[in-house]
Amino acid sequence: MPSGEPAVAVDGLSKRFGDVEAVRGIEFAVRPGEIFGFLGPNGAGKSTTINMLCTLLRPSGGAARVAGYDVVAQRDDVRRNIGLVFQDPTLDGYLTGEQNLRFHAELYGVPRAATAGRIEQVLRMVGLWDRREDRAQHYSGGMKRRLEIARGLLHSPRVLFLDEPTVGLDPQTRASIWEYIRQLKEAEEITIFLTTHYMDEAENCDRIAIMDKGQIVALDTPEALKAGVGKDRVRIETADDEAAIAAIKERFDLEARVSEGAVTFSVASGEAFVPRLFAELGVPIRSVSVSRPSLDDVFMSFTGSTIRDAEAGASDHMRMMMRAARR
Ligand SMILES: Nc1ncnc2c1ncn2[C@@H]1O[C@H](COP(=O)(O)OP(=O)(O)OP(=O)(O)O)[C@@H](O)[C@H]1O
Repeated sequence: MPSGEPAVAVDGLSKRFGDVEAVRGIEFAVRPGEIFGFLGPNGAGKSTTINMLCTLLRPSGGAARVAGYDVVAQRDDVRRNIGLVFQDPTLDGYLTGEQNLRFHAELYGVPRAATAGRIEQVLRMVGLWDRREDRAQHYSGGMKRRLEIARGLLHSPRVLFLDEPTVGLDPQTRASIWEYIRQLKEAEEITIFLTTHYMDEAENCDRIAIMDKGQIVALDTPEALKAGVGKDRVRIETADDEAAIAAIKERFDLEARVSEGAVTFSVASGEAFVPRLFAELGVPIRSVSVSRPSLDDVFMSFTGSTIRDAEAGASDHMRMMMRAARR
């Protein structure tokens, strides 16, 4: 890959399944060494995009280059230079952790002389060296995912694709997977491209593309996206919430509602607004807090949706149930 060329470059990429336009002419570029995240609800088109970039799906239109190679015309070159970690486990449960990696090393033609050393290196990186002789079927969900990440790294790819790397895992395990992803970025010269529908996880990315209904609706650093919302969230505890909501509407023309036991509303420059609130509200205030927008607020401001958040949670649950049923 010539220096200066993006690790991933996408130009007008689209994919249609019959009547469904899963991806609608998206454009973006990922810099070498970046952790780049695709954030969006289920069905937004994230997996379809990743599958096209990994050469597993042929685009209906547009073009994409990964590690400097065209995903249609130079499929084999792309495949040699990428690592993949999918949503659903693809390990062989009867093989040990180490055997799973050895099998993959042969598939990918990792030179024999280098295999043992590289296996040790990646297993140590994900904290599984001591468990290398256990069968993968006896690993916990988090250990399996870590083994899959190790496997994705084995042939020293330039770009590692992770499709929902932490879906179905408990919060503690999710946090530890992220710790490994961050360490990985320090240890290897690699670009990491991942999808997630967890807002808090997207915070870990250097940049995020927010995807909705097959399109990228926003792309920037988490900080810039949050700053772009332009409004802070103000929460007040009052002696009379109903009266406070009515007064906020009447005096300041702002829509407030009770959320988690406090009157909540959004306003530009929240800190500057608070003195006015105390002076003019006319309802006693017991406490006040001002917070900066979260990625939740960003997502809401671009997609107008909270319902699909709930759907995302429900389908998470479905996936876990299906996975449990398959075991
Ligand atoms: N092989 C397929 N055949 C038909 N429709 C498909 C196929 N794959 C995806 N779709 C549709 O394309 C749209 C985008 O799906 P995609 O899986 O890319 O979304 P996503 O954002 O990755 O969501 P998830 O996290 O649930 O996978 C959805 O409407 C989906 O139903």
